[in-house]
Amino acid sequence: MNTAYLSLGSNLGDRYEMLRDAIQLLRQQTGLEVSRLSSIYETDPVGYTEQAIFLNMVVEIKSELCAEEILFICLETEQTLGRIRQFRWGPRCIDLDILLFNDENIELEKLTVPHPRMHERGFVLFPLIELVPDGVHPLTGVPFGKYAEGQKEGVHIW
Ligand SMILES: Nc1nc2nc(S)n(CCO)c2c(=O)[nH]1
Repeated sequence: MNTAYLSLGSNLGDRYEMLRDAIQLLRQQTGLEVSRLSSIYETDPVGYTEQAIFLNMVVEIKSELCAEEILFICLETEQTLGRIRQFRWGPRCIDLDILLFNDENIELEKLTVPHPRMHERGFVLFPLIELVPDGVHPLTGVPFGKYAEGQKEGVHIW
């Protein structure tokens, strides 16, 4: 059985409804169990900052599917909920990113796991730490809590 952690985010439309609907669609997938949910966080945009405030969370997935099959489900879920990719860092109604897949290092054209920017993102680290308080980065061995130090600004429980 594989364990994966997905980061969910939304800053367009009814953000809460988008997160709720994405989780509902994930739960309808055969071969995949949404086993735990973090709290929802309201977070200041990072990267491209001229956009609306996000709602973010992390979900734990248990599945026999491989990482690429889970990626396909994430992309299909975004499409079902109407995501239109206007520009790379732009606003989005829903975003699902694979953060971790077991402790594996995956480097494919369309998929890099662990997510390459997860250690720089408070909006990922704080919800992830809720689910795996003692978790460490599979490649660096650094605890996620250590990466989270100094990244609390702009990240608030919603
Ligand atoms: N707070 C916050 N900032 C973000 N910047 C980008 S791009 N994104 C999209 C995720 O890659 C986010 C996000 O989900 N939350």
